[in-house]
Amino acid sequence: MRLEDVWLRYHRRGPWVLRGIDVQIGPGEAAVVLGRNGVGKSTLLQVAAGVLRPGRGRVTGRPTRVGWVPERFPADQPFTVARYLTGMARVAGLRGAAADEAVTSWTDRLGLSAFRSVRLPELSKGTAQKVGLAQAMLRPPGLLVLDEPWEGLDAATRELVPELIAEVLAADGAVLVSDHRGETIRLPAARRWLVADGSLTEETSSADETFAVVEVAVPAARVAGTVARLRAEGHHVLRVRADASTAAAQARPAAPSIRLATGEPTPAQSGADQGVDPMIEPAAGEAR
Ligand SMILES: Nc1ncnc2c1ncn2[C@@H]1O[C@H](COP(=O)(O)OP(=O)(O)OP(=O)(O)O)[C@@H](O)[C@H]1O
Repeated sequence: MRLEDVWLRYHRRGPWVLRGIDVQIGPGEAAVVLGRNGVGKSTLLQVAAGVLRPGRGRVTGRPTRVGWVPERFPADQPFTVARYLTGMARVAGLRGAAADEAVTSWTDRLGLSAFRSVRLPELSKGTAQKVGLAQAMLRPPGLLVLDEPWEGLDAATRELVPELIAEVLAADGAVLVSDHRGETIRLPAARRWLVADGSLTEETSSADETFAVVEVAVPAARVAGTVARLRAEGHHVLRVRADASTAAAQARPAAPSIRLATGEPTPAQSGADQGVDPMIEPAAGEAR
């Protein structure tokens, strides 16, 4: 599939959000779309999925079956989980027993069986997100588009996301994922597309590239925002710790220090391997 000189703006005289994007992705490939808040990651994914039409340029070679998981599942629909998913299975071209089988299999796999008779508006955000994931997977997609898939999911389902992606890739599907949480670390083989100023650049890394670890001290109140920004720019934040030495030197309360690696970390650098959870939730009210 190829995006050819794609431009998009939301209003006739509004600013262009995407400006001449040219990129392609093939069967069995995954790309993670990175970038700061509001740069146009969701817009790009929606163009790729066929949800938005570009104002200029075109998308060619889009696979017939596209699974699209929006950032927020639209739960304000008057259906039960089972009715909704059965309807979506029909939209995906499944009929009768095949539709029922797909719904049963995905509700089981995503832990939704107990919610089959619950209406969508009554679901918690995390459960609704799982329904969003299920509807995209009912029929193996040739293109799976996941907009911030780790957002709002419980830990068990977050673990499942790379597994689902791997299955789509193994069946020669392509996968696009936006990510501001730095979960890309879970998709080490994915390409990395950085969106900024309406343009897209692909990060390249070679096997013999070396990496540096940079330690940065920031005021405690700015930790979450800084971590989010660093991750959005494609850096790997390895850990956050209170920095006693900085505090002692400056005779004020401990300043948290952020340790980050530029580029793709080696396994030993990853926070997970050090028993450190590299995920930090933004503080309430703080920009992601
Ligand atoms: N439906 C819309 N109507 C008008 N402007 C929109 C609409 N959707 C997005 N925008 C604007 O387009 C720009 C890109 O938004 P988009 O949601 O694609 O960014 P993003 O990188 O995905 O951001 P985030 O990380 O916050 O999800 C932003 O300035 C946003 O305000």
